[in-house]
Amino acid sequence: MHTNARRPRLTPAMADVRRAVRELLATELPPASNRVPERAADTAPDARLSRPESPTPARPDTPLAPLILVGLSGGPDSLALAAAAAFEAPRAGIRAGAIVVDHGLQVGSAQVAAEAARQARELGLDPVLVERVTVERGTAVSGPTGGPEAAARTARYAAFERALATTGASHVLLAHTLDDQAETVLLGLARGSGPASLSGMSAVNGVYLRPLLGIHRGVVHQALADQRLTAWHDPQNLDHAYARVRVRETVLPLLEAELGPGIADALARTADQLREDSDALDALAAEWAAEIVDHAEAGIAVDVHGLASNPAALAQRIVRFVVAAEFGTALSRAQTLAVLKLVTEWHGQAGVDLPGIRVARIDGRLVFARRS
Ligand SMILES: Nc1ncnc2c1ncn2[C@@H]1O[C@H](COP(=O)(O)OP(=O)(O)OP(=O)(O)O)[C@@H](O)[C@H]1O
Repeated sequence: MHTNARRPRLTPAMADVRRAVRELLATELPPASNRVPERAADTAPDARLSRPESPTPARPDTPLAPLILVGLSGGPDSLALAAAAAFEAPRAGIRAGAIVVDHGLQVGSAQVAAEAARQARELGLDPVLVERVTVERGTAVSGPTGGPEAAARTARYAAFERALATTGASHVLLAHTLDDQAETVLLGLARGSGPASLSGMSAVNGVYLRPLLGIHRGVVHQALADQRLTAWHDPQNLDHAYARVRVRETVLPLLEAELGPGIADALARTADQLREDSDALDALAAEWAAEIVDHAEAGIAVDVHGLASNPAALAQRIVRFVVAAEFGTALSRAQTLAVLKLVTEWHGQAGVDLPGIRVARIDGRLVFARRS
């Protein structure tokens, strides 16, 4: 909350946060392409045709100025992001609003959401949406990917999608920081996850933008304090029942103390490198899949020799890619390896059953068919 009507002086932390927002907006919504919001253009093809030829940047207050929404929980990271977006977006010819999701899981959540929305409006964000969602209850805390955390996340992202559709906004900005990235990588390592998970989050993922991914949480919090803004502090962020909280509060500080400072940066760097490698391998797998996959009755067929001629890492990706594309199913490593045994250890064995899918080797092809 502003406790002082005067504009706060720019501090180094505020400058860092604003620069990060400015740079990502410049890359993702450059002035030449930001006349018509992507989604508005999608739903109204005529808008593209009638777009004026003039290169004059859209004024942020004209209906044609693109719109972005900040995903605002009311917590310190997203409040700092909201403040930076409110400052930078109009200067880039972009309108900035906010979406506050009330998960309804904690006593007083409606007041937290209302206060976050009030702060967003005071910062100049418009429109500001508050959406109450229903989160499936009754699941025990079971780690970073399961339980109520995952259910809340699913409901939150569905609310983001609805907010994009109703407002015509092109993107949602999320306030994940470098420390969130480091925690994600460490949790992935502890689970024995593959490179996709260890690659962490990317700054640009479809309609989701994470401008603060290269900035330390401490800097983000300093920027907030410098602007005399007061955020809500989620008590769950201190609840050691959550693996992420234990990583944040105990594991990372211990690693820093024992191995020296810079662990969070190192983990984030590892994620960046893995993402580059993974993206390249994924692209290769998709190219290969286009070469060796045919449509078969009730599914698809993959040429066995085509698979066998690839190194294991690529063959596994091809199988995962094909199954995800055709059936929308994400295979685990164990399932992928079981399928590939039909290639690497073939002795005429029976096929493999995957969730809803039967895989059998027939005449030199792996045939993936939907199970009834
Ligand atoms: N209830 C919510 N409504 C809108 N956006 C949200 C909500 N919860 C999370 N987000 C968005 O997703 C990001 C990541 O969520 P997460 O719960 O991991 O954040 P956090 O580390 O607690 O951040 P914050 O300090 O902003 O709450 C947030 O920074 C915010 O941009």
